[in-house]
Amino acid sequence: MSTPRDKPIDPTAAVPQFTRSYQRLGRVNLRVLDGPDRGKEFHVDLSDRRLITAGRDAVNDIVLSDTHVSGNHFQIAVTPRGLLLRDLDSTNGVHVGDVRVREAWLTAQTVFRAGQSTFRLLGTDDVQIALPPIDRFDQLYGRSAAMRELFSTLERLATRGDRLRVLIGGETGTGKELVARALHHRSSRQAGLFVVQDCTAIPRELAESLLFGHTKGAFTGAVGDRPGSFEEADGGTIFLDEIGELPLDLQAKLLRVIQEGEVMRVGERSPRKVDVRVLCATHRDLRAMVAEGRFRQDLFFRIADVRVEVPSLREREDDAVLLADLFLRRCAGAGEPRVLASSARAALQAHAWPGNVRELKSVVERAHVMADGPEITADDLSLAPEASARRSVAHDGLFLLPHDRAVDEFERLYFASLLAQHPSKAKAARAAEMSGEGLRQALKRLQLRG
Ligand SMILES: Nc1ncnc2c1ncn2[C@@H]1O[C@H](COP(=O)(O)OP(=O)(O)OP(=O)(O)O)[C@@H](O)[C@H]1O
Repeated sequence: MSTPRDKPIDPTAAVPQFTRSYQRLGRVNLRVLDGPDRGKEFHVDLSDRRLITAGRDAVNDIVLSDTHVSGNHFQIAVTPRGLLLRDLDSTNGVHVGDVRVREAWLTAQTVFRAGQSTFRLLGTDDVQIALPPIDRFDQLYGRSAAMRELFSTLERLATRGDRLRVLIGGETGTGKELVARALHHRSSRQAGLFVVQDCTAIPRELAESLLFGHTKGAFTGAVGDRPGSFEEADGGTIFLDEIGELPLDLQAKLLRVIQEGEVMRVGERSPRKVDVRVLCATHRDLRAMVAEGRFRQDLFFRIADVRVEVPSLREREDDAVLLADLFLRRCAGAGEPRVLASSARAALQAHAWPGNVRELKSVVERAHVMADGPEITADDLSLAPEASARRSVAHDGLFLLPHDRAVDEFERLYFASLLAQHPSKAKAARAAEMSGEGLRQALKRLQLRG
């Protein structure tokens, strides 16, 4: 929740002054040297993606007509070390020279083949991005270039019509829901409701009624008429979290609702008009899901008028320290907040944060409770000890244990880390590609508390 203490960012925090602009990779340019698309050039803009995909399917950034190319054939990942070409389990593979490769670093000289087409990277263009001198947008805080670029995109989106459907991507815990809330609060729909529907948490049999409502007697247990999330959000915004988890039959129904602007309650014959803005989030690569037939292409285009990528905490320079200060002030309420010792700041910056801001928040909240004095040290954060304990079990002990105990020990570490990274068991199960029941059984067997 927002408090008046949220407003100013701690001026003593070791954060850089606002820079006005920064330079980053802006475009990747690729030419088709041979094959049915010979001579074509692709200039892929990187403002909302770090992964470029190529294949026959229309959802790709690079759409090819070669019939020997798979629907989703290869990707080029933009990494701090360079551009990494990766085969996406295509039928005919990716070749550099005569060698079939799973991955290869691209240079301007690399010629590679997919299907009957050959490609060369022509090079990349840098862009200079103007950054607004702000360190928050609605409830999102950050001073890093990546976050300020996001704020300026959100500012533009907020003023570009309140029907624009935005697909929000990013790792777990990066703040995708906060982005959606910010878009709602800054839109002309702010007086309407912001309704969150987590698609991982919908029980299959109730899904349709939860989203679209039901009438009395429509099924056993339907004791009265009930509106669904879409009707609740009438005049406001619905946020469909983890949209990639929606089963195909519901995807078809959702598409109809978006296209027609009307919902049909389960058990009812006539549709009701609804005026809802749809914002969606996912941590999955929906385009790959489209190519695999697990996500409808027409729905993908409907929900993604614009795509926005929330950067991981690793990509946000000193934001971990800034956010830790913010969370400590929130923990203190009206009292004097604890301060971070320099050892704690260094530990926060060195940590990889696989669970992103959510993990940071829980680390800070735990340290606030555990710390004795007014200062929080690296020890209070218990980041390094946990990591080294993990390493030492894995390296020194795990391989020496009898097989069954080693597997048990590994599972224990695996599930503990999984639960720490995800807000709910449903999400943790999805990330582990297990059923909810499978996860519950595993936790019970390992005597772990979920
Ligand atoms: N930039 C930020 N400033 C302040 N708080 C943040 C920021 N980003 C995330 N948070 C906080 O971190 C937590 C996780 O954020 P949120 O739920 O929006 O992430 P998410 O990407 O939607 O997660 P998931 O992928 O698991 O659904 C929330 O408590 C949120 O308030």
